[in-house]
Amino acid sequence: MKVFEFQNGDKMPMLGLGTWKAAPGQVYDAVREAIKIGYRHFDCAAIYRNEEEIGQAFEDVFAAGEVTREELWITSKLWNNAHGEENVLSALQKTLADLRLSYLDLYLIHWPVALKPEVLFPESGTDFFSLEEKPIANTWKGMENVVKAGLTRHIGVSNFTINKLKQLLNTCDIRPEMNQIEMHPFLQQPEMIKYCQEQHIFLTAYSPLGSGDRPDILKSSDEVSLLENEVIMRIAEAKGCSPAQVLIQWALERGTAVIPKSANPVRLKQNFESTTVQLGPDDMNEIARLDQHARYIKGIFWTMPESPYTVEELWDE
Ligand SMILES: NC(=O)C1=CN([C@@H]2O[C@H](COP(=O)(O)OP(=O)(O)OC[C@H]3O[C@@H](n4cnc5c(N)ncnc54)[C@H](OP(=O)(O)O)[C@@H]3O)[C@@H](O)[C@H]2O)C=CC1
Ligand SMILES: O=C1CO[C@H](CO)[C@@H](O)[C@@H]1O
Repeated sequence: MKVFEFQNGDKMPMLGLGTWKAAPGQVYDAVREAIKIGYRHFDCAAIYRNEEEIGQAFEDVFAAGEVTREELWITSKLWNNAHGEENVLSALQKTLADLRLSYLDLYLIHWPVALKPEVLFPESGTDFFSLEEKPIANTWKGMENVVKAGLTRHIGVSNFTINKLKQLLNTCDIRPEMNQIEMHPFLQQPEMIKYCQEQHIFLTAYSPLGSGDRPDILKSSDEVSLLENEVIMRIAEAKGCSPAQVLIQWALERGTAVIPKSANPVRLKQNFESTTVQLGPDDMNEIARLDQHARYIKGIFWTMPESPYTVEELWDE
C-alpha cells in the first residue's frame, strides 16, 4: 500500500475508507470487514453521526487483537458549529469519546464555514457566523492547541481553496499538512495539486466515485455519472477491472490519497484491490481530457438569503 510519509515519520495509507452515509446499523460491520480486507485508514467526521458505532468496531478489533491502534490511521473533522479557538478541544473530545480513542492521526477543519453552536445544518441566514466573526486563524489556534495537548498527531483542512490555504499559511504556527477536497476525473484541480506540492501539503480526494448515494436534496438534475462515463468504462473493460477501480487507481497514480465509501463487502474488497490495476500514460492522458470542473458537492447548503457565504466566495470562482 502506498503511503504519505509525514515530516515526523508518520505514515498514512493513501487508500482509505470513507464513512459518510455508512448507516448506523451497517457501519460497524463495514468497518470490521474493511479491517479484515486490509484497510488501515478510516475517514470519519462528527457530522456523519456514526462515530459511536465506528468506535465500537475499533474497540472490538483492538480487543480481538486483529490490529493495534498504531496500525490504523484515523481522521476526523471539526464540524462547522464548533469554530473558534475555545470550541475545538471539546468538539475533539466528543469525537474521541465516540470513536473510543485517546488520539486521532489527523483532525481537519471540515469547511471554511462557521455555524452557530446550536445549528447542525442551517435553515436561515441567521444560523451562520461570518468568517469575520469567526476567523479561520482563530479556529486554527484551537487546532494547534489540540496537537500540543497530544489529542491529534496532525491537523489540516477540508474544502479550502488555494487562497484560503495561503491566508492560513500566513498566520499559522503549525502548518496544515492536509487539504481534503473533492477530486475525480470531472474535477481534477491541477492548480491545487501544483500549489500543494510546492507547499508540502498532502491532498485527499473525496467523492472519488461520484457520491451516488448522496441525499436527493444535494443532487442536481443535470448530473452525469462518473461510474458510467464512456471513457472510464472502456478503460475498465480493457483492463478487466471495474470502473470504480479505474477511478481509485487514477487518484493514487496522481499522488493523492483517496477515500471511496462502501458499506458492501464485495465492493469494499474490490475497491481495496484497485491498487492491482495499472494505468499507463495513454489512460492517464485520456482521463485528463474528461475534466469539466464539475462538483457533486457544490456547497449550496451554505448559501441562502442573508447567508454570509456565496458559492463564488466558497470556491474563489
Ligand atoms: N470533506 C468533505 O467535505 C467530504 C468528505 N467526504 C468523504 O469522502 C468519502 C467518499 O465520498 P462519498 O461522497 O461518500 O462518495 P463516493 O464517491 O465514495 O461514492 C460512494 C458511492 O459509491 C458506491 N460504491 C462504492 N464502491 C463501489 C464500486 N466498487 N462500484 C460501484 N459503486 C460503488 C457506494 O455504494 P455502496 O456503499 O453500496 O457500495 C456509494 O453509493 C465520504 O464517505 C467521506 O468520508 C465526502 C464528501 C465531502
Ligand atoms: O463531508 C461531508 C458530507 O456530509 C456533509 C453533509 O451531510 C457535507 O457537508 C460534507 O461535505
